[in-house]
Amino acid sequence: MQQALQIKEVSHVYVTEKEASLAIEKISLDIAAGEFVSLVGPSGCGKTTLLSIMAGLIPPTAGQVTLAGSPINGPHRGIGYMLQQDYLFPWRTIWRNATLGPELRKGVDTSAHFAYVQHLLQEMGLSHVRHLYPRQLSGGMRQRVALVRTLATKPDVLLLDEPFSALDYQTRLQLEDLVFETIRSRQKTAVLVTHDISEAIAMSDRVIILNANPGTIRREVVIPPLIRQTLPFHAREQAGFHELFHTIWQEFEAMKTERSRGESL
Ligand SMILES: Nc1ncnc2c1ncn2[C@@H]1O[C@H](COP(=O)(O)OP(=O)(O)OP(=O)(O)O)[C@@H](O)[C@H]1O
Repeated sequence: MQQALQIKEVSHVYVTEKEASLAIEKISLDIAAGEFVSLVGPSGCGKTTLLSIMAGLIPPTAGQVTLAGSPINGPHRGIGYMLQQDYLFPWRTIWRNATLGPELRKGVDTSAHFAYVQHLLQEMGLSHVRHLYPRQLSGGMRQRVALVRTLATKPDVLLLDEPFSALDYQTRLQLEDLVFETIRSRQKTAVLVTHDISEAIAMSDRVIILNANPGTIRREVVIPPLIRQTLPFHAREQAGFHELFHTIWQEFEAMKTERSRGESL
């Protein structure tokens, strides 16, 4: 399978006035084109740091990330991201927020892009709100606009940093299905950071569990096709789902025990 993202021995040290702290250490991970990978782990284990390095938003202290063989040294047009907050501009209409990506890129065929955004808005059930402002929309609708804006630039890879966590449970489940289907039908590569173990299992091909202090890969759990082939909502009802949940949960419990043992030494 063709490699989309290759993470090679990536480490990151945050340096503040007071101290230097190693957030992640020598993380290596190959993600195939079209694969959906989730990163889970205790708070502070470096999930967002790793995703930010993949996005080219922060340079790694050591190691390298490549996209289809080319090093990522800054924001890259092949990579789009969607965050917990929608970061829509309140003074722009939904249409002008959704078309922001193409607008910022020079030399782009604007009419083709506008037609694509129009198509995406329709697909996400947002055509009727294109003239409204973000404050006039629900949280779920705003995240759908954020998804349209991310897809509008046609990235190969989508990095998703807890994009559903600010939403109510029902909206969250609906949006999980929508994002999953959107990514699957376009055969995009995706990396999701989440605190929600069942969300990670329901959406991914692989779940990567990270250790904390510093962040390293602890374990990788491959999701079987039976779960993989259904929408996330129904994936939760498939045989084997609860066993996988239990496996990952046990790793979290083990990390908690190891932490408290370490603290009492
Ligand atoms: N800008 C920064 N300056 C200094 N330290 C930072 C900075 N950002 C993150 N850290 C530290 O790096 C470590 C990893 O943080 P990161 O946010 O990547 O973890 P996370 O797994 O995404 O956490 P959470 O699950 O709570 O969102 C933490 O110890 C955090 O305190």
